[in-house]
Amino acid sequence: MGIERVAVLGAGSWGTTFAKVIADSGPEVVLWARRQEVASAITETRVNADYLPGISLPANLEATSDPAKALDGADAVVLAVPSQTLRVNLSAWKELLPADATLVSLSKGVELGTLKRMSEVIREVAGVDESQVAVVSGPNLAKEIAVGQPTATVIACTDHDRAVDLQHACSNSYFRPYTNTDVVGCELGGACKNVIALACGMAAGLGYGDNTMASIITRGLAETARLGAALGADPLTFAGLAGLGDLVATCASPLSRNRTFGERLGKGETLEQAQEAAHGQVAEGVKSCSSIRELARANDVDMPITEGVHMVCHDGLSARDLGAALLGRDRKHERQ
Ligand SMILES: NC(=O)C1=CN([C@@H]2O[C@H](COP(=O)(O)OP(=O)(O)OC[C@H]3O[C@@H](n4cnc5c(N)ncnc54)[C@H](O)[C@@H]3O)[C@@H](O)[C@H]2O)C=CC1
Ligand SMILES: O=C(CO)COP(=O)(O)O
Repeated sequence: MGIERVAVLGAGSWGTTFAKVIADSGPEVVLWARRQEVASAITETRVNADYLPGISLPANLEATSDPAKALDGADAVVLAVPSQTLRVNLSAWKELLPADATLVSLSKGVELGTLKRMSEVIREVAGVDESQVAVVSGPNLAKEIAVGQPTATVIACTDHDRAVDLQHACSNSYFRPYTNTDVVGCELGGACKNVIALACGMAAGLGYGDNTMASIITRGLAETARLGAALGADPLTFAGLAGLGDLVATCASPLSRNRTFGERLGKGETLEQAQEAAHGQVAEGVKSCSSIRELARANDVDMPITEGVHMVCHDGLSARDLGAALLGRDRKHERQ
């Protein structure tokens, strides 16, 4: 049967861009925006000026602020809201979800308090089996994809056939999704890289160069993989697009909100100043550094960069002192 109609819930940078990716791949798309004026502006001008200025959205993409209208008859429901808001948003949409629709998470984070991954939140709130939930994660900076620059990504779902259906629905000349059944690994890769990108940003803000970046990226991958091993992920996932791929893109790119946020902290700005400069756009790592830290501690996993980022973001440590603290730890074997 395949996927012919898709609801995308969340009209921020990535929600709008991913809606365009699907529409450019063939299916009809209805994009839900929280604010009615954003939906109306998209309908009238074909542009989401707040999040993707200058990008013309295709004709088979319509916008609405009515979730019932967006979800009516959808074969797949794409959730594109900040991770810490997913539970509340999805609870409000629960009764409107079409029975067998694939529920797709775009959010990269771990929920504060419950320490759940986004697919776990979706399963719990929607009351569906894990086979109905998919995750899209990879090196996917929205602004590059919106202008048609080529990239690849991973669609993870324990039900391979469902992943393949979704793969068909979002494959086009600039977007190449691969399937994977390792949902745990793909989600952890996406959540943890935001925290490591904050650390890279801090290093950049302090004026450090490529050796420092490469060291943080590589040791960041090592601690992410340690957490993954403890939680049952396939280690090879971290060498793939949702692991190394996304980590490198986010840590290196000035387009990344997390890296940019870290850079501001590295230059001595306060959390509040960096938040203000983000203009309401989410830098997921600022909150996920706390939940990932708790998840690591609960599983007896050592994540020194994540611990340090948490201290800078929430405990008043300076970025410079974080560098000194990381370098001053006990010496150890690379594989530990
Ligand atoms: N922007 C990017 O390049 C990418 C983002 N992601 C992930 O996708 C998720 C969404 O990111 P973006 O679309 O970039 O975020 P954004 O900050 O650009 O937009 C968030 C959207 O969620 C809506 N929203 C609904 N309820 C909300 C609430 N209670 N509080 C705040 N906003 C609410 C906002 O109105 C807005 O449309 C995040 O988890 C992010 O990590 C993943 C890949 C790429
Ligand atoms: O997830 C992303 C790229 O894959 C986007 O990263 P930021 O949220 O840091 O902008």
